[in-house]
Amino acid sequence: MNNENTKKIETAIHTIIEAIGDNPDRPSIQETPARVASAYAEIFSATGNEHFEDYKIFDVEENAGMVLVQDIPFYSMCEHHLLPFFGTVNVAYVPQNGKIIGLSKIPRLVDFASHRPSVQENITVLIANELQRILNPKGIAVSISARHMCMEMRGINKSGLFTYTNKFLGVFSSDHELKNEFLQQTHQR
Ligand SMILES: Nc1nc2c(ncn2[C@@H]2O[C@H](COP(=O)(O)OP(=O)(O)OP(=O)(O)O)[C@@H](O)[C@H]2O)c(=O)[nH]1
Ligand SMILES: [Zn+2]
Repeated sequence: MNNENTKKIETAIHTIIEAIGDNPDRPSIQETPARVASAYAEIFSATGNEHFEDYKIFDVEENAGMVLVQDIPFYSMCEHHLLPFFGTVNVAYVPQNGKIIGLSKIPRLVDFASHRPSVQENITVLIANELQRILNPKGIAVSISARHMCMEMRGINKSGLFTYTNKFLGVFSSDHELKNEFLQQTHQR
């Protein structure tokens, strides 16, 4: 984040602290605007980035089966309230022509999709679409389970609700056995 945008966030947070009735000059929160700007630089680091670029493609056996990375933690901010939603993501694909990406790139892809103001459905689809663009695999399955602070600490105030979203492409849509294998492995049946 450039200096100009850091300054904008600091000024905005200073104003918010005043508007909620606190004193921004109180010693223990004097640095809070700067802390929030630095936190936002991390939390929103992928905002505006259309495509995931941080990967290399490798070759494996042509008939390699499903690759599943399970329970990847993610944190995002809902675009409606700028409150956190967080949970876990499962990402699976079946390689085509032996083309794969490094395993660490899958959690990186999850961060790319979630480090922006968003909604759970869009993160789910963005992960699937970017993997499709990068690898053109035989199939992709993405599922997310998440808790939304905007439903828990305000509004309807219902704690401990989990929201589940899925996206299936290619063989995961057409092959029910494979889809069930994914759902069973990720405890979603
Ligand atoms: N589909 C979907 N909705 C979300 C997500 N995160 C937050 N929301 C919802 O976005 C909606 C925004 O609705 P509004 O009526 O404009 O906002 P609001 O008046 O603050 O709504 P309440 O939360 O019901 O008080 C709420 O129903 C939220 O629960 C998400 O990831 N996916
Ligand atoms: Zn919300």
